[in-house]
Amino acid sequence: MRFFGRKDAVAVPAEKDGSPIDTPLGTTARNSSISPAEKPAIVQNADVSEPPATWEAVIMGAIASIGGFMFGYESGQISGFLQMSDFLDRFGKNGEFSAVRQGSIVALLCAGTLVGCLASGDICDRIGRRYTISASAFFYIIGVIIETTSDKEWVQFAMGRFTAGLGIGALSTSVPMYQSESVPPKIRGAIVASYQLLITLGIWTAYMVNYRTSAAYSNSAQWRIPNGLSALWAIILGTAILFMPESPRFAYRKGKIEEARRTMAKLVKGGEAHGPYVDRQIREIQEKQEAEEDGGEHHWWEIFVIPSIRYRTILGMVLQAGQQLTGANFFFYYGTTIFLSTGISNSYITSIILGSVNVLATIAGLWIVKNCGRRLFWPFCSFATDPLSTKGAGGVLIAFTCIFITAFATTWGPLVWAITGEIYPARYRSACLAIATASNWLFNFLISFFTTFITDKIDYFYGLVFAGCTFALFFIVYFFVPESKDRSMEEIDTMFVLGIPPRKSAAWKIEDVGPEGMSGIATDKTHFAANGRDIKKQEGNGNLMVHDEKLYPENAGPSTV
Ligand SMILES: OC[C@H]1O[C@](O)(CO)[C@@H](O)[C@@H]1O
Repeated sequence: MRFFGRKDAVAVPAEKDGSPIDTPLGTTARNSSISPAEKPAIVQNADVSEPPATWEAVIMGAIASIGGFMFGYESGQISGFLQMSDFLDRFGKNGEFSAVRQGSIVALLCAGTLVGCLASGDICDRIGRRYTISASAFFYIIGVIIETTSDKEWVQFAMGRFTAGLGIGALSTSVPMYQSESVPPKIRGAIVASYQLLITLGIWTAYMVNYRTSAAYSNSAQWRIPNGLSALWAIILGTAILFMPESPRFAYRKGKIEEARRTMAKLVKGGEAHGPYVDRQIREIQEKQEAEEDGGEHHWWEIFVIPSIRYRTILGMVLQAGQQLTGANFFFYYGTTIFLSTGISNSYITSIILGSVNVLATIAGLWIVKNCGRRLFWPFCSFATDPLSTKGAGGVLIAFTCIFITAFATTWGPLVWAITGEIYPARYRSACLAIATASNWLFNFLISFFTTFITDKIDYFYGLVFAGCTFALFFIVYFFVPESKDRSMEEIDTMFVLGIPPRKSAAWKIEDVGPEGMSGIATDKTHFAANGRDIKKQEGNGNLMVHDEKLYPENAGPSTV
């Protein structure tokens, strides 16, 4: 695989057949779902700096983030349930859980999410981001009902977790997608990262509710109250999101240009649906879409074939898996149990402390995403000492765990969502995001299922596995993740297509592309125009050139950008 190779140059196919439709930039459009009459008149090269975002943009992002709260709440509650007397009596064997039973109850949520997020990519493209979010939230309630009504059968409870997981998984793809496609670039990183903040708040809230109900009740209300509350968050999200506008990028792709313009205008201060800022955004989206459509029919599996997309698909999968391989969930799922075993008397309180550190550090993480970018701080935090290898008194373990969680929550927690939300081009975004998110859930599942088996055998040395992974992740981030802070999604795509080396990416400017802007620099045309897998690329006169004899036989000579 070629990572950011300069050789995968920009391709500009020459005209083939039919008379091209003139667009404001002189780009050509074929097969467009948007008729020529609908094509927007666009101001060229206007000086358009990005205005500040409005409250509407923040509210839109925040409401979608409730999906993160549901994710955190559902995953955070299980740690406490495993210690509750009524839960143990009902679902354990002689008041205890075997490794298989405990692992299954914890991990079946992740198995469901894995399926849910893979299925949701296609649904997002069919019914839209907003309706997918709403439908997933309501579907999740079915899982909650199965869980809460479980009486003595642990399998029923575990199947409820699986069903709830389908909804949570679908949300974990559709929410970051909706956010990153909608909010203006300046706050995009922080808004998508706020999905992670809400995950941490969800975990924290679950700990607090568990703490109260475990002390207040001795019957099934101990776990049924926190469990049943999950449905409330789903109702709030499923309903509120319907009052939000659809992602403008999705609306544009469906030919609803005026709707896309109106939404974009609402999201920045002083924005006008036909003003220069929105014009520029629409121009970028339009150029990319036209270039994509020039490529003809495309299939989802191309995400593993087209070099610049394959790079991003693998990068997203590795980063999402890496987030889990830091080992954070060992504490969030088994925290209560671990601290009990070190002699700490009230392990619920310890979990609440860790949950609070997680929330506060994630707030700092949002600031870092917004102000320091994606590359500056992140790799170094991979080196934070892994606490699991610290066998010792409870206090020492807590201290190291807090350092670890701070490092995780300021970097790996929020940044992975921000990056995967913004690196994919429109055509492949839902497929790539679904697969990247599935990789998070796959490793989440593996870690949560096998943890008890592994710690039963190697005890605290388990931490060394995570420490080794985070060491490797440092190099992956440093060498393969480009800086995408404050760039539009279309600009980021161009950066990948051009193969800007990640270490130089922070200094790269879109103006370097030349007077034609992004025209012609699109993933589809470049690497994989309609089965043109054997597309030829050449360089000459300092320009990137290409000719594809298969696609454009009448044009034997290379064209230049
Ligand atoms: O904050 C910790 C939580 O964040 C996640 O890694 C998701 O980004 C979860 O898997 C974990 O429970």
